[in-house]
Amino acid sequence: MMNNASAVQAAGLRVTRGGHPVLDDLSFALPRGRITGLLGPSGCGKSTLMRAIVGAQARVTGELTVLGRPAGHRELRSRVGYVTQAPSVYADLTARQNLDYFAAVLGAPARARAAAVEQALRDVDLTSHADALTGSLSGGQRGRISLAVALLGEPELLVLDEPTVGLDPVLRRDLWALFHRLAEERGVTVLVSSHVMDEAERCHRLLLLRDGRLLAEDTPDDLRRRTGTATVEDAFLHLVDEARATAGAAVTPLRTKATP
Ligand SMILES: Nc1ncnc2c1ncn2[C@@H]1O[C@H](COP(=O)(O)OP(=O)(O)OP(=O)(O)O)[C@@H](O)[C@H]1O
Repeated sequence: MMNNASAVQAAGLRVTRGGHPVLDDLSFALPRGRITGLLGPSGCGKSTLMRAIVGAQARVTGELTVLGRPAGHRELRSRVGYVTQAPSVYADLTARQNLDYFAAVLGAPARARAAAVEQALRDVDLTSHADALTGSLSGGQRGRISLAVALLGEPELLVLDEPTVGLDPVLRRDLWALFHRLAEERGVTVLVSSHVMDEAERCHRLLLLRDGRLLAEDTPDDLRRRTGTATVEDAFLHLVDEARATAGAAVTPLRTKATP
């Protein structure tokens, strides 16, 4: 049964790519209006899981419910925002023109469109660069335009694939502040991936992934307490060692009840 406190629910989720299983028997829930960090080493399956949630991944089996609908349902198109690792905006348009174009594609009427564009520019702190050609901006700035595009539709669920890679500490802090504002003031559910464990501390909840399996689903505090470690990175290593010690046995997902 769907739990209304959850924006996303997965049970027995499996994905194969190139004939190999890359996600194996994942079961978890993302609480609404909270920031969940999806953490794990490069290649563990973070992007694949995000693609499955937004309905862009083939060969997905098991249950995956997003905002009360099966993942990929057409009704979810305007309710879910997705920002990939590669900025997906037009280099030969300005930041404002990019946003105006995507707002038109979303079907916003002209007057509402201008206001939505200005709000999205303010959200990502790019108003001062709004009329610069996107191709002349830095990678981090282009990434923020992609994020602004995702915000245009006022999504209920925002899926962000490593949005802070390559950003300086000030921009990283500002982006995390934006994620918290979106969650706390607008009730947006945020799923954000990272392979940098120190970003875990900024999340309400964590999904720790390794080799396509869920190692833990917990809050940062409970994860540290439960493993008797000082940092999420140490907790991750502790869980990896524990899983290895279970010789030959499958890694058992460690779960606690999702908090709203
Ligand atoms: N197009 C593809 N065809 C076959 N296998 C793929 C394809 N893309 C990715 N994979 C495999 O799927 C697994 C998970 O990849 P994925 O990109 O989801 O990992 P990730 O955790 O997001 O990595 P990163 O942090 O480096 O982006 C990897 O083993 C990868 O080799």
